[in-house]
Amino acid sequence: MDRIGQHLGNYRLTRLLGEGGFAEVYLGEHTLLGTTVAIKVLHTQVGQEDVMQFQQEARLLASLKHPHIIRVLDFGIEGRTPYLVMDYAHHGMLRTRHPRGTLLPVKTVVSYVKQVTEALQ
Ligand SMILES: Nc1ncnc2c1ncn2[C@@H]1O[C@H](COP(=O)(O)OP(=O)(O)OP(=O)(O)O)[C@@H](O)[C@H]1O
Repeated sequence: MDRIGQHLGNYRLTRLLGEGGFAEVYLGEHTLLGTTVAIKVLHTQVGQEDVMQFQQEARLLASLKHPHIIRVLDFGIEGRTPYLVMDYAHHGMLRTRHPRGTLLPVKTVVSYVKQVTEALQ
């Protein structure tokens, strides 16, 4: 579903960044502050009974603070559609930077793995 131009809370969706198995991710702009974020709009629809669970999971994600983890800044439910507001990753995804089959120097791989493991500690 194309949501470009729509508003979710204080954010206006300006461009589709990508789509995964569970959600569409849009570039968003805060209508008052002008800040740029990534907004993950989930495909799933939530009922009244799911709101608490979604809220708990969003709280857990928002509590993860590490330079190597994308921050969750906000979340909301528009109608029955849940969404998460996150930091926008300006440099894109590793998967686009290094398409499948690309051979990387061991030094680069070690550097990536180190950053991930630091975030998992
Ligand atoms: N914070 C972000 N900043 C910039 N682009 C993002 C961000 N999050 C997601 N994207 C883009 O949106 C796409 C879809 O992201 P999403 O997290 O929904 O799924 P995925 O990680 O690709 O796959 P899945 O969650 O289905 O395993 C990504 O591939 C990426 O291009």
